[in-house]
Amino acid sequence: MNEHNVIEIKDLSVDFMTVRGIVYAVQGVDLSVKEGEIHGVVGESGCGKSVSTKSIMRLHDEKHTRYSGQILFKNGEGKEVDVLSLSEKQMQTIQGKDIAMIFQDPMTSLDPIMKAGEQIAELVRKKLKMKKSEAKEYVLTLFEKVGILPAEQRYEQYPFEMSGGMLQRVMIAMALSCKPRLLIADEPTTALDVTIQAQILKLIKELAAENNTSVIFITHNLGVVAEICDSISVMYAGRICETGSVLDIFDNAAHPYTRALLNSNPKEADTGKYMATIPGAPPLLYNKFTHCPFAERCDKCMDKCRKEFPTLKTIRAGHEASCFLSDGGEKNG
Ligand SMILES: Nc1ncnc2c1ncn2[C@@H]1O[C@H](COP(=O)(O)OP(=O)(O)OP(=O)(O)O)[C@@H](O)[C@H]1O
Ligand code: NI
Repeated sequence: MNEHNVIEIKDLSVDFMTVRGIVYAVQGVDLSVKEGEIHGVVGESGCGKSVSTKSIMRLHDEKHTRYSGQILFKNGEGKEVDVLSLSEKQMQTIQGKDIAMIFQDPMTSLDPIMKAGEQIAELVRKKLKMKKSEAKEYVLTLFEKVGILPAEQRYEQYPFEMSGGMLQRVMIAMALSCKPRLLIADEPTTALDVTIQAQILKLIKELAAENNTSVIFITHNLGVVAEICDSISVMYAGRICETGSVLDIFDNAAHPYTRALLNSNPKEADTGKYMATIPGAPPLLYNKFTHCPFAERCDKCMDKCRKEFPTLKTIRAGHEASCFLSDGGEKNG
């Protein structure tokens, strides 16, 4: 594992056994994130953004899920582990402490019948072994830091007594309470209005920088990506089709899918609108692809694209794309 990386996902595949057959939701994803970096994951609905990132926390029902590949993670002690080979118990020590996650709907993480402040206090008592009074003090400080004010009064509130933006702050406070090495944020601001969205994004960025926490930020909104991310992976049909710095992607996109996304996405940083204007739809994932999965929708499609699978190729250091059009660069890995 590269010494600067917090996580290295290698050739990850995730299959779901369903009544309709096997869904190959993730089909060989490679993704690494450096310490302190904010990495955006974009792509249309159903491309595998959530399935691949939830796998990092092993959140899928393992009775019906088959993983392959590796998810190497540098834990709090700086020790390298493969998340996929950890026992359930070992996994629990990482979840919420070394790796935390925030979702679009705060109620996925919060208990509706417990005071918000107490939920975080309970978490830090368990994970950071704090005493009761110490935990409350700590949560109040956190509340002040993330703008849950007045902290003392908010501490006593139940989730239903708070607004959406406030709940999102509670979730951020909870996720960052144990100073995780990695924060996974899956569309955390889509449900909020634009002004609040901007505040929450700024908050995530500041707190991540302060704790040197790496972030994987999943979104439909390229405006958001440009605003807060350092680097980006574009997903299509269960794979990453292009990855690079924000500049690589916004100014030198190599994959026709990335270019289509950029063209389809409204320029205003507001939106929350879905990238639905590329003609056609992403394929269902009942098969593994043996040719380019984007071929059917691609305006640059060649004969080869319908017959062979394009692997990710390096275009220049840190910028890779899986398209025969950008062949000629050196082969990656
Ligand atoms: N538990 C499951 N069982 C079967 N198929 C699933 C399951 N979860 C997700 N899928 C399928 O896996 C594919 C990838 O889904 P995923 O949720 O990762 O998409 P996404 O990129 O996060 O989309 P969105 O932007 O809508 O959140 C989809 O085809 C989805 O239907
Ligand atoms: Ni998703």
